[in-house]
Amino acid sequence: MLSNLTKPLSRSLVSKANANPVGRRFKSTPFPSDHSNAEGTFLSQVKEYFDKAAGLTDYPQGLLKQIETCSAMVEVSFPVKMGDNHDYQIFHGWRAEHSHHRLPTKGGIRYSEAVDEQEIKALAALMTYKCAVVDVPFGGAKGGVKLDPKKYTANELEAITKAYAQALIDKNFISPGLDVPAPDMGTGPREMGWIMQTYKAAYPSNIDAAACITGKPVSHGGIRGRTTATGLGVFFCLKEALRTPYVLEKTGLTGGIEGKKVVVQGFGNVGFYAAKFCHKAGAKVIAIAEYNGSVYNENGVDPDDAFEFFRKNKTFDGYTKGKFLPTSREVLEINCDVLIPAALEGEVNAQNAERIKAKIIVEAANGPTTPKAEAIMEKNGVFVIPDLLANAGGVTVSYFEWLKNLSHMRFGRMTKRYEESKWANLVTSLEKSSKTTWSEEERKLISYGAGEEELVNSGLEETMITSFKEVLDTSIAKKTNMRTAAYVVAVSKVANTYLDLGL
Ligand SMILES: NC(=O)C1=CN([C@@H]2O[C@H](COP(=O)(O)OP(=O)(O)OC[C@H]3O[C@@H](n4cnc5c(N)ncnc54)[C@H](O)[C@@H]3O)[C@@H](O)[C@H]2O)C=CC1
Ligand SMILES: O=C(O)CCC(=O)C(=O)O
Repeated sequence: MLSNLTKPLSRSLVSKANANPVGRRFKSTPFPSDHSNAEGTFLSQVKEYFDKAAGLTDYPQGLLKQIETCSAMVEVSFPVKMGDNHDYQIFHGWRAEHSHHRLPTKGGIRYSEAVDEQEIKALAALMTYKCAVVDVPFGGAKGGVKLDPKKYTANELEAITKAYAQALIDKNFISPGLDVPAPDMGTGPREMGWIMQTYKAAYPSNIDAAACITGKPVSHGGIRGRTTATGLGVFFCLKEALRTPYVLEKTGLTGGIEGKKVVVQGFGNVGFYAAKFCHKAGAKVIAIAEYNGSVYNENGVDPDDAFEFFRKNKTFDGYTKGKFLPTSREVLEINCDVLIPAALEGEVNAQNAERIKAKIIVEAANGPTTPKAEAIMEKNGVFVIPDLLANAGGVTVSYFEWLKNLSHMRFGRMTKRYEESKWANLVTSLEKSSKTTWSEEERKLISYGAGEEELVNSGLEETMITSFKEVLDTSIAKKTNMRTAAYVVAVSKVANTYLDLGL
């Protein structure tokens, strides 16, 4: 399947592509991203961002070094029986625990052919900073297995996932109090369920075993709202930006999401929900890019409809509600108000940054912008809401899930009916005293008691708004961009934790 993507485009695709909104001839997008290495590794880029922010603080060098250094890393190789002849295939995986300043450490598990040690370390470091920015009391971690999940059956993936989980259990790199994984690219609730099952089998008497992982199916202790959380958090950040006079002045945009032209790259868990919430709020999602081509419609596409088509066909080719473009990365350059990269790191880089026309970039992916690209776009007035803030909704709701698992009760169970009857009584009193009758709809609206999903989404919105404001205030106070400000916020919080406790 992948080899098709690296073949030269057929003539018909090239000629169709010439009439494209970017105005250049499309090329196929290599997979995985090839740009981050041309501008240093992803890990070196995260270090560059960290160093810039650290330079704006007064913490001692040794302390800053401790914050930056990855605390623990495990590399595992494990055999799994594959295929009809039951031969073994050896898989390679990693788990990095970047910072133990708070426990457990937290971060997703990625399945991708591009996974390697430096990528996992970079992603783990981002998790430390991200958790600090949104006041989630965890250290940062990340795991990954080098494989393309598209090449394996569900049964094979189950065997691989359980073997990887067992390898992490053997090394003490997964447990409710030490290290709690979650989904990332290429994994989702299904994989999290398999991992929980493996952990429970290893520790059958651990009453808190379900808290060893988040992003699980709701039927097995997961929380309502985790699947949508990262995309919804991206949306909350954008919404906040678009009602902040400082941002509007900087970007020249009018307030509110309605009517804004949005381009999304990566139509998986995060990209799909980010697009869906923007569309629901009245934005026009004018382009959606996947690794094997994109869909473009100046009047906007309906993300639900496009997702259904993509899920069935594994491509946008043939989707009639927009123009098919046989590329991905060039779509980032389309004229739009808001760009949401939700795929890989390094997609906005020194080679394309000058051509980015979006006024706001909301980094749903981890590390989509290289430092060189950031410098170019800053000069061009692009307002970037950085990954460690913009995509922190996922880990925020993971935190809620972990708390739910430790309390062994769903949020709202004790309060929902109590609240409903209290408000219903109030409405009845108001009706009596005002001698009016409220409609059933009005009654419901007032007296509805919040259930788990409403509480989760409310906690998520509060977190994203508060964190956005804190980062923006820091950015203004330090006269720096939002990314450096977010790193300053993170570094300060981690540093203060160390200083309070002693190293
Ligand atoms: N799942 C989560 O809760 C969180 C994910 N993230 C980040 O968001 C990004 C996306 O993650 P998920 O949506 O969970 O992964 P996913 O696996 O659900 O979806 C990723 C999508 O991107 C597509 N893709 C891959 N390469 C591409 C390319 N070159 N161009 C366009 N599309 C491409 C894939 O085909 C897939 O549909 C990653 O950077 C991840 O680290 C960040 C925070 C939390
Ligand atoms: O939900 C989590 O614990 C981590 C999500 C994640 O991997 C990320 O934010 O990059």
